[in-house]
Amino acid sequence: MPILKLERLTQSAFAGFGDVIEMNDRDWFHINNGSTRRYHNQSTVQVTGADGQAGISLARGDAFKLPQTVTMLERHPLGSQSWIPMDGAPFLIVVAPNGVDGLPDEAGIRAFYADGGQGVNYFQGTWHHPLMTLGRQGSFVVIDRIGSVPNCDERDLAQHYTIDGAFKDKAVPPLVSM
Ligand SMILES: NC(=O)N[C@@H](O)C(=O)O
Ligand code: NI
Repeated sequence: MPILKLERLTQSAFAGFGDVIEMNDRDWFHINNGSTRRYHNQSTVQVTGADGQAGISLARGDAFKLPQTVTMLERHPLGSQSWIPMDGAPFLIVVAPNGVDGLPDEAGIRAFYADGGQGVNYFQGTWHHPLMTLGRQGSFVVIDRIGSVPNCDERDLAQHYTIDGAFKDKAVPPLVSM
């Protein structure tokens, strides 16, 4: 089973799949008479289709441990989906580009480590793995399309992949199995 080496989550590395939502090293400006820093407009909520609207939900993810096996991906064809940790929980992200057949292009499958101070907004239609909170339970704000029509395509992958905590960048120490 091929190993999916992790990448650190950065806006540039994640480009094309979505936006990274974080405060670290991001621009901000003061609001509320200087008592608050606003990290403004880091991503946009995408909602398409007749009856959809943007909704704000909360989610509590169970703890996943390493090594983790990835066998499927999903996408939301009618809107974006944000996962923003409320309590600093790290989580694993797996994404893949669309293939010519509209299925996940497994040649481009990638795995990222969100460090607990980072959230993501998956762009509309981005193939991604459902939430995998790492090593502990985690609480998240979820912002996505709320509507009556189905908005989640799931696909089994042609092969299975293992995430064992190793990073592509050998200078980054591997995540230990939590
Ligand atoms: N369905 C749902 O709310 N969660 C998934 O879409 C996910 O990305 O975890
Ligand atoms: Ni999703």
